[in-house]
Order: sequence, then C-alpha cells, then structure tokens
Amino acid sequence: MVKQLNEGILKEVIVKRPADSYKGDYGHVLLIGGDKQYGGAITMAAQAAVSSGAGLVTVASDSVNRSALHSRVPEAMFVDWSDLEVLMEQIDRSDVVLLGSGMGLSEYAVSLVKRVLMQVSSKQVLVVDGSALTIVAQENLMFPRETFTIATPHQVEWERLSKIQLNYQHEIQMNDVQRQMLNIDILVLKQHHTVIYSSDGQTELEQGGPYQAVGGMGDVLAGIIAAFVGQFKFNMTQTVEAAVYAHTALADQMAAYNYIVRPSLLADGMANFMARYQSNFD
Ligand SMILES: NC(=O)C1=CN([C@@H]2O[C@H](COP(=O)(O)OP(=O)(O)OC[C@H]3O[C@@H](n4cnc5c(N)ncnc54)[C@H](OP(=O)(O)O)[C@@H]3O)[C@@H](O)[C@H]2O)[C@@H](O)CC1
Ligand SMILES: Nc1ncnc2c1ncn2[C@@H]1O[C@H](COP(=O)(O)OP(=O)(O)O)[C@@H](O)[C@H]1O
Ligand SMILES: [Mg+2]
Repeated sequence: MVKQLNEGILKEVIVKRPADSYKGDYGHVLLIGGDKQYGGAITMAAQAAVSSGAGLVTVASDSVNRSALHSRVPEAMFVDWSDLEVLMEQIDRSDVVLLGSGMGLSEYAVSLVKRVLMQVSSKQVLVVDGSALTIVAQENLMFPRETFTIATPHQVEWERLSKIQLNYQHEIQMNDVQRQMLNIDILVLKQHHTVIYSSDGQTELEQGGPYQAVGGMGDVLAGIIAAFVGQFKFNMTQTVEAAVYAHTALADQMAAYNYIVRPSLLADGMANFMARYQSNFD
C-alpha cells in the first residue's frame, strides 16, 4: 500500500537546534556538478543546501562557474573539479555527496562519475541527480553497495536507468524491484505526484502542481535533500520524505501568489519555511 505524505512529517524531522551546537553538527555537503552549460543548476542546488541548513557546503564544478556561484552563494566553498586530488580529499571529508546536477554528459563528466562512485565510502551518503543518473545508465554503472544511496530521477532519467518505460512506471512493485537491483536505498521518483521508494515501503506526495514545471526545480530539491540528510540524525527515509514534502509545500504556498515558482526563490525561502515548521518552537 502507498502511504500519503502529510505535514506531520515536518514536525517529526525538523527539530529546533540545540543552543550549543556548531556548523560541524549540521553536515558537510559536497555538491559535484555544473559544467560550462549548466552552472545555474549547481548554483541553485548549493543555494538550496545552504538555505536548508547544511553546516558547510562545498561546490566542485567547472572553474567557469566560480564567480557566478560566489556572487549568488558566498557561503559555499569552491573547488575546481579538474583538480582530482583535491576533489578526492573533499569527498573523504564530506558527510553527503550530491553528484550530477547540471553535470552534463561530456567525456570528463563520465570519467568523474566513475571516479566519484569509486571514492565514496560508508562514511558518506550519496545523492545522485540529473546527468549523473543518465551517465550511470549509459555506462551500465552500479551504485556502490557500501554507500547509502539516494537517487532523484525524473521519469525519463528513471526510464534510462531502470529500462521501465514511462507508461509502466505506475507499477509500484516493478519500480521497487529495479531500485533494489540498482543498489538504490531511497528512490525519489519525481513526477506530478512524486513517489518515494525504500525498504520502509512507498510514500506518495499528493501536493504540488504545474507551477513547479520550471527548469531547476529538481536541482533545488536535490540540494534540500542533501542538506536534510546531512543535519537531521533521524530515520533516513523519513528525512528524505520531509525534504520532498517541504520542497513542494513551500512551492504550493508560493503558488498562491505566483503563476510559476522560481526555483532560486524557492531555495532562498527554505530557511523561513523551516523556521515555521520546526518542532519545540517557543
Ligand atoms: N539552469 C540550469 O543549469 C539547468 C540545468 N539542468 C540540468 O540539465 C541536465 C539535463 O537535465 P534535463 O532533465 O533537462 O534533460 P534530460 O535528462 O535529457 O531529460 C529531458 C528529456 O526527457 C524528456 N522528458 C519527457 N518527460 C519528461 C519529464 N516528465 N521530465 C523531464 N523530462 C522529460 C524531454 O522531452 P522533451 O521535453 O524534449 O519533449 C527531454 O527529451 C541535468 O544535469 C540537469 O540538472 C536542468 O535542471 C535545467 C536547468
Ligand atoms: N506538474 C507538476 N506537478 C508537481 N510537481 C512537478 C510538476 N512538474 C514538475 N514538478 C516537480 O519539479 C521537479 C522537476 O525536477 P527535474 O525534472 O529534475 O527538474 P530540473 O532538472 O530542471 O531541475 C520535481 O520535483 C517534480 O516533481
Ligand atoms: Mg533534474
């Protein structure tokens, strides 16, 4: 049976911060993506990660994106992704690695995806989005068994990965079998009513609408998920459910007075949204 997500998940997961905590308690998130064409995608993911409470955010991207990223998200650190030695050190030091938003499909991107999948260990949580999903499918790669892996495909990315055609993706059982075969711990199958698959079962999101059909909306979701799993020491499935619910609940609120929801504004609105839904709020 597919459960429906509701607002209760936010109060379960988004807790008030202890007074004596510091940035190291809230996760070091490394975002790898953004080629010469898609710098905006990784910038929006970084914006979302910072605004959703990640303690430390580092972006590894094509060097062409450095100043644009810093002008929008000065909180984020930057690594040129062509410096593999530094990048591998950054992976070892991070709690969460988000791979793929705006990464593109170049030969270098393919080699980088292979390298990152080899480097991550049981110490990191891996979030795989966008082009990295297409690369994994095209190159017949496997997600690493020892690393907790969250994949966030839209339906065509899922078709490439799972070989399940779009028309058959309502078959819950079939998607779950493919999830397990691919070593994906949590599958966020994005669509009009997004479904989350994990060993805890399936949950569906009833909220959301076409005002979210804007390029970058998925990149922002990936950044929110990465920040949530980096900071909330809670059941992993529920943490991802809270991230998915928060992303769309805020979009619904913004759509009350906007024809479409700009992903970058949604990213910036997350800190305010989380303050309004945190539990133990005095
Ligand atoms: N500002 C930036 O930098 C941005 C950068 N971005 C980055 O771009 C990279 C490529 O990602 P992508 O999703 O744009 O392209 P891809 O994986 O080829 O899939 C599209 C193909 O699938 C088809 N399609 C059919 N149904 C669909 C559905 N429900 N949902 C989606 N697609 C559907 C669609 O059909 P068509 O629309 O052509 O008829 C088309 O043939 C990725 O790394 C991403 O992060 C973007 O986030 C945008 C903002
Ligand atoms: N009509 C819709 N109803 C509900 N959610 C939508 C709709 N269209 C898009 N979305 C949401 O927007 C996001 C789009 O993700 P994705 O296709 O990866 O975008 P991008 O790669 O451009 O950032 C997903 O979270 C998806 O569920
Ligand atoms: Mg996407």
